[in-house]
Amino acid sequence: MSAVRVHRVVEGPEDGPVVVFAGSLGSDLRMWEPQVAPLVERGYRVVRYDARGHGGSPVPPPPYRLEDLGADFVALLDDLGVERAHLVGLSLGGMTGMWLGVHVPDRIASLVLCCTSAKLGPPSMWVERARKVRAEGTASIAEAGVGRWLTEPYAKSHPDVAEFLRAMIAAVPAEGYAACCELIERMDQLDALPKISAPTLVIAGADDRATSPEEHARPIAEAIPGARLEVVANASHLGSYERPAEFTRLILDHLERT
Ligand SMILES: O=C(O)CC1=CCC(=O)O1
Repeated sequence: MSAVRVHRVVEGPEDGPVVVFAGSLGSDLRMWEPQVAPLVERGYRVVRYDARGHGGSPVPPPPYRLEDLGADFVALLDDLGVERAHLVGLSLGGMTGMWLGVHVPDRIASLVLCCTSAKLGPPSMWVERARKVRAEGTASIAEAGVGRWLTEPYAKSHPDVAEFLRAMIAAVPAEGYAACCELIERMDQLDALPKISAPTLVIAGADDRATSPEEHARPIAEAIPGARLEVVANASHLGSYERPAEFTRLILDHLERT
């Protein structure tokens, strides 16, 4: 495994239980802003970071593998002097969380897997998206990205949020985004999920067309021993941003049970 030093922001009491937030393809750590204050107020130490190839993190040359993203997470914990952390991951962040739950269980206190998938096809879609981003930049796919992240009624009634998220996607380095598309193209974690022993909550957005509850969240919850599934109404792929109160309540409830 070869790790990079990811860009991170750490908030909350030094002695609080550590919760690390791992974001979606095309995001940076600002996607978790709605979750910070409620968790800090409840005494958690909140760590947010940018995945490799995203935000302020390094953009190493491809290929990127899930084990590289996992190694970045472990290096982050090592850097912070943290032995075990709760991981809340959305989409690509959840894929990283599943990999860590299988391969590095000693470092994972619990998992919250939001709007994610263990196998997300078709591969041709990821090949084409990586090609487009390399040829035309991330701005060329930003509008479509926001269309997957937010429900249409929410985007229409919150044009400022839609524009903020469009600019977030457009700011991701093309090579970092494309390399993560190719990682997803190759990913198949379905058979490994029963090895996860961490207490796990799976949260889906009822209106998420990218990783739908029935096709993606339910198989994860059914494969991980003891996992629970919650489906949030009126939420698309970036459900934690669109429905922050509901997602944060579920996350806090899970943390307090474990
Ligand atoms: O942008 C998408 O298509 C949805 C998505 C897949 C992995 C991820 O992090 O976001």
